[in-house]
Amino acid sequence: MELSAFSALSPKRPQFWQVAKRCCIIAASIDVAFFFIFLILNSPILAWVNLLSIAMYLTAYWAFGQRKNMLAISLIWLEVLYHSALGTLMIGWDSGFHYFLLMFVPAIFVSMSLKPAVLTLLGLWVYYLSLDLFSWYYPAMQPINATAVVGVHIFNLTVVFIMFGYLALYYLNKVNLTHDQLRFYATTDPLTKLRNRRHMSELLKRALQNKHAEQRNVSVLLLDLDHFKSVNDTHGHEVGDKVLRITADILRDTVRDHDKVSRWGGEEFLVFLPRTNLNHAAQVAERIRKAIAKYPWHTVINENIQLTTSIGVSELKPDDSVNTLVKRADDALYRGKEAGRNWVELESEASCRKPKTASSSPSD
Ligand SMILES: Nc1nc2c(ncn2[C@@H]2O[C@H](COP(=O)(O)OP(=O)(O)OP(=O)(O)O)[C@@H](O)[C@H]2O)c(=O)[nH]1
Repeated sequence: MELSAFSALSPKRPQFWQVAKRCCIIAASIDVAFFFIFLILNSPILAWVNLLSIAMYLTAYWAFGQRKNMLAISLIWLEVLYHSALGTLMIGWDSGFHYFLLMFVPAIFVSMSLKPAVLTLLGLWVYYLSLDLFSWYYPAMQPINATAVVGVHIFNLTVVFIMFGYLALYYLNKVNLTHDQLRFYATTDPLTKLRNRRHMSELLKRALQNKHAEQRNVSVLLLDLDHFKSVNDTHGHEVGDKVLRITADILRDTVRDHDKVSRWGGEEFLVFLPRTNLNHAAQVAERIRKAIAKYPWHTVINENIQLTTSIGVSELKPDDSVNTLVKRADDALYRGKEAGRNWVELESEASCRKPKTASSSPSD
């Protein structure tokens, strides 16, 4: 029954196959140990059977290397099924050989889709129970002395514990990795690799809840590239995307490590500056404005043009929400655009920073 379920083995989950491949080497090494143990215990059938097991594991290892996963996994199943049965029937239930069957329980669900996995689990349960019941009614066929049984039992139990620990660690790593990947996709803008708007909103919300502690003097900058539409229209979307990526790099390089940069929308970026008052935030904004104006955009756009940005700046006030804080930066940005672009505008209308004039150089 177990073997029929292999057709449902998932072709994905390559890490699972890597772990299974590694398990082949571990299992083959254990069987080498068993070979000598049973020779010493004067149980030749069980000793020589291990040579077959070693051959099966090495073949399975080779098959994994050849991407013949079906063959490899069939060999592993076959080995564990016959070895656990043989060990149990020859020297009894107390030998603990049946514990190896339990290792399939989590592996079944990792390697198969749900329905075949449930059926396989049922088959495994029937097999396990049959061995158990058989041992109740029939004596061991080739018993070894009681001390040796205890030794074999402890050895088997220890190996199964180690293998379970190893597999549990693998499953844990896999869950953590998947969690990290999901988190990355949920919080990151795919184009610029900056935080996305949702993530930045959450960061701001948390900072605002914490504003009475060390998060006083929180400021934000809202940036919008000037006339970005014309870049897209004239040079194409790909060039536009490249401009956005470079802008993201400039922002990352211009702010401090603990400042947080996000892509807020199309060509809009929001920078969150903790422990920064309005005046210092204006200085950061000015640094960014200059860095963007100075960038050699002709190397990207193949034309002697300079891109600029307008920036609105606001500082957290008591009773502010994320919306009101960003809204004031947005209003300031709008006034900056109205004032002629390439401009830093503070939330207080009087505080214009850098008007663009016809004669101003890009570095101004
Ligand atoms: N290449 C590219 N363009 C984008 C992306 N998101 C938004 N845009 C474009 O950004 C442009 C924004 O244009 P507008 O809102 O008119 O603003 P603008 O041309 O920058 O003008 P001002 O902001 O007034 O200076 C539009 O053409 C959008 O298609 C993106 O991910 N990639």
